[in-house]
Amino acid sequence: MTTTAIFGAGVMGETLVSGLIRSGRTPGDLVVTGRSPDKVNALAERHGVRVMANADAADVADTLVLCVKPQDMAALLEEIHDHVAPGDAVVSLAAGITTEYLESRLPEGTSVIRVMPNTPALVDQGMAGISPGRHCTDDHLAEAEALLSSCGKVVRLPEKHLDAVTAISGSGPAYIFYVVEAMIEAGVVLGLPRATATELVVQTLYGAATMLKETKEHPTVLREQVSSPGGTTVAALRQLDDHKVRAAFVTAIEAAAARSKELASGQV
Ligand SMILES: NC(=O)C1=CN([C@@H]2O[C@H](COP(=O)(O)OP(=O)(O)OC[C@H]3O[C@@H](n4cnc5c(N)ncnc54)[C@H](OP(=O)(O)O)[C@@H]3O)[C@@H](O)[C@H]2O)C=CC1
Ligand SMILES: O=C(O)[C@@H]1CCC=N1
Repeated sequence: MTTTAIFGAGVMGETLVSGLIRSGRTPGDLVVTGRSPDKVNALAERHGVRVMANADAADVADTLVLCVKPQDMAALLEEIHDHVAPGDAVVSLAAGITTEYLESRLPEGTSVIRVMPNTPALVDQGMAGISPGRHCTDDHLAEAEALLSSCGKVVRLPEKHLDAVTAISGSGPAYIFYVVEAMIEAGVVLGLPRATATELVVQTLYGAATMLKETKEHPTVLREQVSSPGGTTVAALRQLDDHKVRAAFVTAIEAAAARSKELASGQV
């Protein structure tokens, strides 16, 4: 069995470790590294995986998964550069960091894969986009796909689309949680106990998401089924249109994609 090293014991690092273990990977084949010893040791204890320094982890692993913030990527690549062997696959989860950026900071010919996952991977409902670098082999791409499939869906697509993937599904859960927060707040304004408002909103979200997935109907059709002529829903939707909520979503998602593009240039 190959050894996989996860560099960065944060939200995505732990999400991936837990997903790999749930999907049957032996904890002993997984290595984690971190900057804050307390954090990485706690993660390792929770999942029964090994902790190593970055250079040692790069030495033992054949699949190196980089889960640090884009702003920390250059320093990490410098640290592992001399420990990446021919035949290793380097998988980056960092927003904005291009395969070109990775290839230019790793030994010539290194097989790299850029991935954009999202946090629902924590409950095996992740959505990830993946793109191969110039030297990536079919086997390495399939391996990266399998890695991410352990906790959700994966789509392969050209790298030119990864900033859009970042803006839609990478950041997407935050937009949904934001809407959920607003709906709960509205329930409280209308006099519902907060716990009841939360239960109503969460189940409504889950039900609507399940309908979208299972019926495969267009969202417009599903929305129209809820919207009785002269009824309550159209009264609410008219307010959303008046407040340009749809346009705000498009502008917001464009801003996320633009920010993703900036991150590779090292702009903090
Ligand atoms: N969170 C999300 O929803 C998503 C995040 N991503 C991407 O995943 C990456 C990680 O994000 P996230 O997990 O949220 O971030 P976190 O800050 O939670 O985790 C990053 C971890 O990396 C550690 N770290 C920093 N530098 C090093 C280093 N040189 N060696 C080892 N560890 C280091 C940090 O240590 P310390 O604790 O000391 O800071 C931190 O624990 C980012 O690039 C982000 O763009 C992609 C999709 C979704
Ligand atoms: O906000 C971010 O930069 C990261 C990338 C996608 C989700 N979180």
